[in-house]
Amino acid sequence: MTKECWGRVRDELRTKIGQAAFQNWIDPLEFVEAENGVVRLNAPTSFIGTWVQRNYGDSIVQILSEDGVAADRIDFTVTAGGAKANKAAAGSDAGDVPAASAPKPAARATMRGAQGELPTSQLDARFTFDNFVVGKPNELAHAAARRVAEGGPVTFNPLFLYGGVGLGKTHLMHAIAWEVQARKSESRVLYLSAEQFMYRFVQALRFKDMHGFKELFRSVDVLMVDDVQFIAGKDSTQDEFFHTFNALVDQNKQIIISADRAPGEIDGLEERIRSRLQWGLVVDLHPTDYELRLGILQSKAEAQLAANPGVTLAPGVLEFLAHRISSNVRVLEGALTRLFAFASLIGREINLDMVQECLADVLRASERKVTIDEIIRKVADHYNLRMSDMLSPRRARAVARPRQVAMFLSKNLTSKSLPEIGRRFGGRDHTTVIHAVRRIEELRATDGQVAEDVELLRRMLEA
Ligand SMILES: Nc1ncnc2c1ncn2[C@@H]1O[C@H](COP(=O)(O)OP(=O)(O)OP(=O)(O)O)[C@@H](O)[C@H]1O
Repeated sequence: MTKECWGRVRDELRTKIGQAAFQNWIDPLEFVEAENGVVRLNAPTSFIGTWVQRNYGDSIVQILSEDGVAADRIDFTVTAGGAKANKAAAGSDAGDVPAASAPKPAARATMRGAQGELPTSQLDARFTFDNFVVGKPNELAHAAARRVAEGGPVTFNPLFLYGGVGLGKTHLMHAIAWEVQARKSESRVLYLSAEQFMYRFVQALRFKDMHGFKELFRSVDVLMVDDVQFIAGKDSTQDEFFHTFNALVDQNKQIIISADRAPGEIDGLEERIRSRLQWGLVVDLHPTDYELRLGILQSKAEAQLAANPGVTLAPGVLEFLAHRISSNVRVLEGALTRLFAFASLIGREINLDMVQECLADVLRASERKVTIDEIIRKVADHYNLRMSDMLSPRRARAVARPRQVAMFLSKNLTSKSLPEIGRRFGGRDHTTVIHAVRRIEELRATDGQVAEDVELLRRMLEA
């Protein structure tokens, strides 16, 4: 293997893992040599080496083997004085953000208040409470965020917000920061991603500035750490996070944490951290429902219409989008932005035809793929049955009817054939499935309870 070969690995990894992760982890590495199946790379810190090994080791080996290089393992040497490390250190004072070749903070970090020290990219100006649309799925999270932002005695610490991708966690955190600043400008509010927390910690170790690090993090009034699941499995960072957390709680300072799942579900998180995170108030942002999506679209469309006076929007478009794109709000926003850009370029009204033409890929991707297993599980839960009942030969009405409902939903919500559906329900014949589908169709017209059950289950499965 040669340096050129490492260059190709870098190029492939950049495409595969994205620019931000590439800059953080791969760019600081240097190729040293490859001998007898061992590829040796130099990393500026052992932490970075270990991290790359754990997270990208397999990808590196795979890319090399596709390139015809048999690599059994990757070894990391740590030479703080390596070319890249020197360049980085020369470009910065200890504790500062190093020059371009070293890892960069991937996301937003903002320190506001009297002695801001951190790299200050701004909070997103659009992420305010005014711009946050409240609906059933997020009303508790919103209320809790408001309460924290209003200041006053710290009643729940930490506030732990969790939910799936693009449901508004970051938006709410920024909104809190804006509001705290507006109410009390001298408050020191620090918002950063967990990845940045780790990055700063690694930098502090590297430049032997743990004192500065601790002082900085212990001097804030409000600390917000976004995407905390990132530190799962990163033992030293967790340890430092734990100490920071305790120090701030002891001083009665507010902490706000976000993650993509509940504390108890984050694998690789130490037990003591998990339990600390559950001390305060844990609230989740539920997946959006139709009404919330429509509300968000209306609010964003108003802003777009104001910014694009030449563009008009036909009735029914927002409703169609709210119905069809249920993945996350970011995708919804992206779709709207694309439509407005398209309409203003070609000077046409945004109508349903244009939506189909312009968003074909988004609409295809958001077609929800429900599986038969999911259907069986949901239906069993709904009727308080076990999964095994659904698949069993039992013909008692209490079991047979829910089974028919599940077969009906399988026929309507999946593309599976009748024989396949029959097989998945304990090896039944396709004629049984046809009978079940017909029976439920009839009952939906005559039995209000069945109609309601089917509709509720369909909505849950499609949500
Ligand atoms: N209720 C809402 N009202 C208005 N905009 C919203 C709402 N929820 C989400 N958004 C918008 O959706 C986009 C994604 O939200 P955000 O970045 O806060 O998601 P997230 O939950 O932090 O996602 P991730 O897990 O990817 O970090 C943002 O532009 C945000 O403004």
